[in-house]
Amino acid sequence: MDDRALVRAIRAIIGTDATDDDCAVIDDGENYLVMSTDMLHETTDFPNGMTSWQMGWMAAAVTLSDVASMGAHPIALLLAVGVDRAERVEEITRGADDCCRAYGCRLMGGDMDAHTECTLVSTGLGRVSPECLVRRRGAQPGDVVAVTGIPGQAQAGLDGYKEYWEALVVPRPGVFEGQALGRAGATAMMDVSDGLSISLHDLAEASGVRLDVTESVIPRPEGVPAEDAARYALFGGGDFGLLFTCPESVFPIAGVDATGIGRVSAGSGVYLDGMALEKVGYSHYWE
Ligand SMILES: Nc1ncnc2c1ncn2[C@@H]1O[C@H](COP(=O)(O)OP(=O)(O)OP(=O)(O)O)[C@@H](O)[C@H]1O
Ligand SMILES: Cc1ncc(C[n+]2csc(CCOP(=O)(O)O)c2C)c(N)n1
Ligand SMILES: [Mg+2]
Ligand SMILES: [Mg+2]
Ligand SMILES: [Mg+2]
Repeated sequence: MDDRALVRAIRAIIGTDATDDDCAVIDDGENYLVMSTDMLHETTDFPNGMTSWQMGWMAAAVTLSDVASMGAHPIALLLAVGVDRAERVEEITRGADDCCRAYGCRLMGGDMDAHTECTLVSTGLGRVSPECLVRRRGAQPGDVVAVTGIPGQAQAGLDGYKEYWEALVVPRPGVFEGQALGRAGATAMMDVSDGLSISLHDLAEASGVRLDVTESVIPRPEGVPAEDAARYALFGGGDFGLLFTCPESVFPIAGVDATGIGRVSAGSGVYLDGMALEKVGYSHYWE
């Protein structure tokens, strides 16, 4: 079983509204509050050779990315640390704090425990005005499909391309881009943390639309053999660009470095140059 199947089971218990987006959305009257929590641990999320500071940074970054993907600005982050060696805690905390400060957020508490495998759980809170909130479900036929940044860099780093190691271990969440996209009228948005292909499928399903994407225009890591670069860009995880849709009339959006890669239409499914695109990405599995 993979994590998408488990989310379906959870959805049956707590509802679609609570499980459709990168964050939970809470109506607070004047604004919306958004919340996300993410667990990262050594076996599946922290590649060999990462420093404690980088683990802390990455834990904060994945959660800030979820907040960003709602068009929200991050307010506060909590970090729970399950750690094998007590002396790691300070560097982990510095990494998370540096990441928060870089994006206008504050690390404001957490929890800790002894654990055989370094495990970090970051929980973030953000705020957004109702007109700027963007969910995964709003894509409209005729909209442009676009992505920020260059998907595939983290997977290239994981596969040994040294020039992309930094992109893998110090990921940059699209906090400022997400807010600009929310203000500019993006209709649907999510981050591509699990890979572009699987994210296109998640967004198409949440919005109840068909997405058609053109392979040749998808940005991809340079300096990598062509076949690998295309595969990394479509199926690699660990990048924190934003996948979004918006009306053609507002694209491109000032201050946001994004590439138009396709179109929304009525229907269902994701098509790459007219062929059904595999829903493959970074997933967790159980026997
Ligand atoms: N154990 C759980 N209980 C309740 N809801 C969950 C649980 N695990 C995941 N979800 C919800 O399911 C949806 C998908 O979760 P997932 O972790 O894949 O999203 P994500 O946080 O955007 O991805 P990533 O962790 O790569 O950033 C989210 O809305 C999330 O809140
Ligand atoms: C071994 C290894 N594989 C992939 C990555 C990239 N990565 C880091 S966080 C994340 C997504 C969020 O995780 P989750 O979906 O568990 O919430 C991914 C895909 C990595 N750092 N190390
Ligand atoms: Mg996400
Ligand atoms: Mg997340
Ligand atoms: Mg998650």
